[in-house]
Amino acid sequence: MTAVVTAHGVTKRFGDVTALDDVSFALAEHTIYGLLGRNGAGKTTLMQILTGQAFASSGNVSVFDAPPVENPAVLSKVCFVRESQRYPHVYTVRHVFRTARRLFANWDDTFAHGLAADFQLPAGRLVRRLSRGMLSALGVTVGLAARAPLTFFDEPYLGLDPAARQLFYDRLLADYAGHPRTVVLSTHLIDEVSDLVERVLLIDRGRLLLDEDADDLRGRAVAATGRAEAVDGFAAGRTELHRERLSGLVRSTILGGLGPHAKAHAQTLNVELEPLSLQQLVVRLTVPPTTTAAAGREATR
Ligand SMILES: Nc1ncnc2c1ncn2[C@@H]1O[C@H](COP(=O)(O)OP(=O)(O)OP(=O)(O)O)[C@@H](O)[C@H]1O
Repeated sequence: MTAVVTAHGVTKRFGDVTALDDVSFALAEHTIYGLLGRNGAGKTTLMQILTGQAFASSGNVSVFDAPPVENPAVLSKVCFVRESQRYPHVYTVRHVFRTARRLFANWDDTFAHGLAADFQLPAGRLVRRLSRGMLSALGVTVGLAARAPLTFFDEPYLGLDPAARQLFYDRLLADYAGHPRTVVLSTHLIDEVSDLVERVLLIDRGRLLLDEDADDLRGRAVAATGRAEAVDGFAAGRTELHRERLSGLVRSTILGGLGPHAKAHAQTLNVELEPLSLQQLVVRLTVPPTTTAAAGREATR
């Protein structure tokens, strides 16, 4: 794998808050990543460090083989799109595109204007007069048309309606096919991006919980539904993440694949198995156990 980013033991403290705790990973070229985690997990902090906007308290970060902070050669290859992006007071959409053209070597003006038309973004309108959704559309348009070798999207599509988000996902995939690059999508809309992302980084309370191929994660856990004793029998010796009661039945979330042995075991016990979606898996892995399996087991006794 050719790494465009490497992070070793990255820790970031804000006073007594540890936003990132000894995080190590690499980002490969030509890959779309999902950067996932609950509110306050440390995703934005990580992206700020990788884009040279903040220093790590300890550890090392290398982006295109160099430290990113105040490094124009590195930063010219990086685009960071975030919802809180500020623009000069007098800027119109067209001004933003002109500035982006100077900043990004691979900027494609025709693509940018095509996206603006798709998103119904008026090129002559002042940015400060755009609606929230239009501002999001402007962010993703810049992020796509910049074609930066390393592009971070920090939930800039939150203001977009579902149709516009789908347009963003479609345009991203189509453009990525012709112009591969490394894309990091930070999002809470996991089901929406689960077919888009190739690899998942999951951060939980500052620690890197998962760094895995999305395909491997899709079969990582199952929901087992049946009578309480049958589910108990199936769950015995397996790692249970969550349990809930469903109209007389019990549904348990269990780590482990849907291998032939598990399927046969479930069938004998009359327990129904379904694979967990990426979003369900992330929720189950990042909700504290006291509120999931243990409490669920108590509740179903
Ligand atoms: N400048 C700062 N000063 C103090 N604490 C901060 C600062 N920036 C971030 N934090 C804290 O660091 C932690 C991680 O925040 P961060 O914004 O990285 O989370 P996030 O995963 O992006 O969350 P969200 O999904 O809600 O956007 C939080 O506890 C946050 O309050």
